[in-house]
Amino acid sequence: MIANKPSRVAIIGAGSVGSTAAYACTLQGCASEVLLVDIDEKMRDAQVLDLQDCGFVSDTKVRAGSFADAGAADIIVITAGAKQRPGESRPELVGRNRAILASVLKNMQPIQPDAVLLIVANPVDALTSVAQQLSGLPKNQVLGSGTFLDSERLRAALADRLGVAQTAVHAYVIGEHGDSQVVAWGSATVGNTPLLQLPGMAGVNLPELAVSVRDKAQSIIAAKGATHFGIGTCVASLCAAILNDKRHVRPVSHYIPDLDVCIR
Ligand SMILES: NC(=O)C1=CN([C@@H]2O[C@H](COP(=O)(O)OP(=O)(O)OC[C@H]3O[C@@H](n4cnc5c(N)ncnc54)[C@H](O)[C@@H]3O)[C@@H](O)[C@H]2O)C=CC1
Ligand SMILES: CC(=O)C(=O)O
Repeated sequence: MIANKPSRVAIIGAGSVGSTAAYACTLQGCASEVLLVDIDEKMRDAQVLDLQDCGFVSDTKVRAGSFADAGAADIIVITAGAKQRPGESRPELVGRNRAILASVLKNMQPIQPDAVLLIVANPVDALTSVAQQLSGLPKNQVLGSGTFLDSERLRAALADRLGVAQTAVHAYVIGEHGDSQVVAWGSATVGNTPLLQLPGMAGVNLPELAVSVRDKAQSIIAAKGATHFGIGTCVASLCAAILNDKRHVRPVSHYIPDLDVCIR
């Protein structure tokens, strides 16, 4: 029997988002190993111990790692960084999180040449561009989580309104993971029926619905200080898709040559 090469996901930043992403990766069994890396080693080690208690339902092993270990992983997820305080916008984090990203990328060198770098820290589109400039990896190996989470929030809101499963709704939020995001209403369908032709959508205030999706993060942050379940699940889904070459189509942030920026 030939054993498959072990697959490794390294998650930099073991706070709310990083630990929830590790939890979701563990439950999905998306890799052989998940490494958690954080400058706060005491907290990182406690997260690892806590996550190891999930081992009875998963073959994915969670362990603490160094920046050098992370540089050798198949997928490196960057969640390290400041989060928004209530009322603060994502772009207001850029100075702090650019500096953290630059130091993380430097500490991980040399990053193995086939690695995929997945940026999650905010503002995610701007930081994806920074990571493309500083990581040394080809641009097509450096992605951001983009509007994946926003699109799932939209699909959930529509599914709830129409009384169908979220997976039956095909709808995307595009553009920035931020205040200028746009809902692609015209291409949205439920099954093969255009969304806007459904009787259940009659009278729905589309701009209001789009704003509620756009502002969902702020409502959650105002009440509990952070969002992490949705994005953790998006990260695990992306890692599983990449490692298993699932050919999923997801709205991630990537380099658009015509605009010379990373966006979805
Ligand atoms: N793209 C998206 O859809 C989403 C992005 N986010 C973003 O994710 C980021 C993390 O959010 P949370 O986990 O809630 O914050 P958190 O404060 O709970 O965790 C951040 C972690 O980063 C660590 N860290 C800071 N500097 C570091 C460094 N140089 N090296 C290694 N680790 C370092 C901290 O010690 C901390 O454990 C924020 O920027 C937040 O805005 C959050 C939700 C959704
Ligand atoms: C924090 C953030 O970016 C979100 O939940 O959308």
